[in-house]
Amino acid sequence: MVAKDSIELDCKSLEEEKTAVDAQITEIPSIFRIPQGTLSDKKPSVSSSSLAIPIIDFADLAASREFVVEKVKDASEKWGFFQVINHGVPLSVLEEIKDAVVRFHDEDPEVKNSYFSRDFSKTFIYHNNFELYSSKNGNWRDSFAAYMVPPDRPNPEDLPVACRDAMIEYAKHVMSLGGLLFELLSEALGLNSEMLKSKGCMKGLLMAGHYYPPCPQPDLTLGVSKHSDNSFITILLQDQIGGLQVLHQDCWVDVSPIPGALVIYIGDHLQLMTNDKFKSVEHRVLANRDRPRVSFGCFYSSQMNPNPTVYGPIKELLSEENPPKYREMTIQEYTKGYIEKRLDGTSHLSCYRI
Ligand SMILES: O=C(O)CCC(=O)C(=O)O
Ligand SMILES: [Fe+2]
Repeated sequence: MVAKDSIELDCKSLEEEKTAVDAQITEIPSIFRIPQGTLSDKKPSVSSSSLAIPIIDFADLAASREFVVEKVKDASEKWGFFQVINHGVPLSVLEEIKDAVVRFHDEDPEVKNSYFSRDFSKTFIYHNNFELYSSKNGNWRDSFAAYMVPPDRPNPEDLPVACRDAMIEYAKHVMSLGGLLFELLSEALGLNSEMLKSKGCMKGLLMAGHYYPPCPQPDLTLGVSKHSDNSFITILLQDQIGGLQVLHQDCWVDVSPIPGALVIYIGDHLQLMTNDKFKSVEHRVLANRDRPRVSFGCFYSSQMNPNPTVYGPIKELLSEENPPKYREMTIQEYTKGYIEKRLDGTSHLSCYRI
């Protein structure tokens, strides 16, 4: 257990190191260095052009819902991930939330540091690495985060002016897209379309803005290390810089940015609820030397719900041939273990396997 004083001190020194990065240092501080061989631990990265990365066009819903549900099913089972286009979130709203991440990043350090925290129970927090004190190495990125749902949080006044309006507007659009996604995912499981929503999958929404500064030694660190998400699903917006990779058939696959598209990940909680029918996808982000990268993640997770709900494999999916593979858990319990375990490249789901 690290004493609070030394945490404060460490935060400060990390901040200073990051400031040094902004001041054009040529060598990254040791805290950000990944173990040798991490980048080459799998088969070489494959560009998306040689593999049919699932892209689902929601404009097809007008012609055939079954067609789209089938594509969602296939992608969720085989990849645990897909990209959606024509999803209904206006391009201007996507642009505005990315601009908001940059605006916050460009604020004076005093403004940003007034939000510095890793305590997700606070309304709005800013940090370098949420699991820094339990991790082997730091990730080359800065993030802010806020729970936008349940609807009584946050008090808009508590969000920084630089991103307040953009976050509120974006949350409205994401909640509407999330509703549609949970319906399609329920149907893809052969369940009533309201099933996942009725289980509380939309009770909590954590929104996080990520800024990945250019890195002088991108081969020695990662923007974010390999992990699967602590969520039911995640809706991710990335800019056009690239660097996101998903692990597929033991091979890192580049998720090349598509203008206007959103990336959807199946998270750990949905893998558990579907008894492994849907897979939570492991992913990471490479650092890059030349330009900053911005992404914005929306994580459906009911962590902030004051009444913890118990989750386990959905009964309707179980049978004699398909007995439960996981024991039940609450999201709060899962999240505590997920953070303690750190982003060490192993799945926290294995702790719940029967
Ligand atoms: O920045 C990205 O593209 C991915 C971010 C991510 O995986 C996460 O925050 O969980
Ligand atoms: Fe992630």
